[in-house]
Amino acid sequence: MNSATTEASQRIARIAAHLNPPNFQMEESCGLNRANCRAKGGAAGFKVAILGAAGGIGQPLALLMKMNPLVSVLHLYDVVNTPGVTADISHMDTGAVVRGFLGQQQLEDALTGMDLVIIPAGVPRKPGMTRDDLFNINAGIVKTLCEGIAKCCPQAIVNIISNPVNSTVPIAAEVFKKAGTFDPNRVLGVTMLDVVRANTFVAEVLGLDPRETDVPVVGGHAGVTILPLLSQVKPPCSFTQKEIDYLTDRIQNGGTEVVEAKAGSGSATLSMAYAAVKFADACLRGLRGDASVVQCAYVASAVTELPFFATKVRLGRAGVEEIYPLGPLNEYERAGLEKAKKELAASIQKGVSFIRK
Ligand SMILES: NC(=O)c1ccc[n+]([C@@H]2O[C@H](COP(=O)([O-])OP(=O)(O)OC[C@H]3O[C@@H](n4cnc5c(N)ncnc54)[C@H](O)[C@@H]3O)[C@@H](O)[C@H]2O)c1
Ligand SMILES: O=C(O)C[C@H](O)C(=O)O
Repeated sequence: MNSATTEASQRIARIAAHLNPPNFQMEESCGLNRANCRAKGGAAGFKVAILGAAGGIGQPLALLMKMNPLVSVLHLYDVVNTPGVTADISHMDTGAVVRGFLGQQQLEDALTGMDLVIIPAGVPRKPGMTRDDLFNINAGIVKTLCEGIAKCCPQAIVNIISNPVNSTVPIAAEVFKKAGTFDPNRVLGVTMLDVVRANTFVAEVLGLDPRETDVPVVGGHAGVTILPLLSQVKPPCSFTQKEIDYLTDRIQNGGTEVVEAKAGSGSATLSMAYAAVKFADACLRGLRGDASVVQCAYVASAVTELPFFATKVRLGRAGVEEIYPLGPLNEYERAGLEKAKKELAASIQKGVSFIRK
């Protein structure tokens, strides 16, 4: 083949790849392309996009969302490797139609028409780093992605996983305010992993079933801002002071425990994908109109004097439909709350200033 022919065939391959996204891509030799197939897609269900879908969280999250019966269309967007991830996941014989999108020029196509957008895009921690050390890179990534959401799917529910969540949620809110699309009920910071960890660790200490254990975790998603309310655990139970100290410390530092164990290769990905899907599923059940869908999330809130705070919220067709108060706190928790608020205030301000500067 001469170079002109090679270039022409590469051009045709590029066009074909665009017209036939990987979920429907077939070998030329079989003589069928997407247009020839009888499947029409469009089954009842929600349209979900994952931004950062080729990453450590993104891949298992995509796998689990492809298994979710509430999802009819799943868009996988990243700046690298989405063709491979999409081809792989699209072979699963579950209902959702999967489409891959690669690079900034395909962001708008990835977002158009979405009901729920989940954002795990961005760099993870290495040992010795705080989540705030990720701000310089991840703030810009979240800003760009949210500008795309404001333009292409301003009604979508947005689940923000990228760290530092305490600042990236205020960044998202400011981007949407600037675009005139901000709906505080639709922007949710994902703190579900703190709850998942709290349920696991408390169940372990007390000898309970983690699936039957419910630990509210409020505040934010970093160090002392992660505030487990052990006085409100269900089923009702009591702890020794030693157990309270151990559990509070382990829940607040669960992320660091994983970062150190992974020794430089990243942070929690598998438990995070599990937690992200648990939370996304709750958002979709809310959108469907299910009653009493309640989870903890970091949202615009008037529960404290801070503009953002994580508490239990009720999810519905409009996103966050009710924000629950903190409930009665004991002295230990009240002291923890003061520490959490101090650090949270600075992280929120940092996020807001990043957009307003
Ligand atoms: N909220 C939580 O509880 C929680 C838990 C774990 C990790 N995290 C955070 O999630 C983020 C991702 O973690 P990970 O382990 O998946 O990291 P990773 O590096 O494995 O994956 C990140 C992915 O984001 C992609 N990406 C980078 N810039 C992008 C852009 N502009 N647009 C789209 N995609 C882009 C990368 O290509 C990569 O595929 C980190 O910031 C991490 O700290 C949050
Ligand atoms: O700890 C991290 O950096 C990742 C995440 O926020 C976590 O809690 O696991």
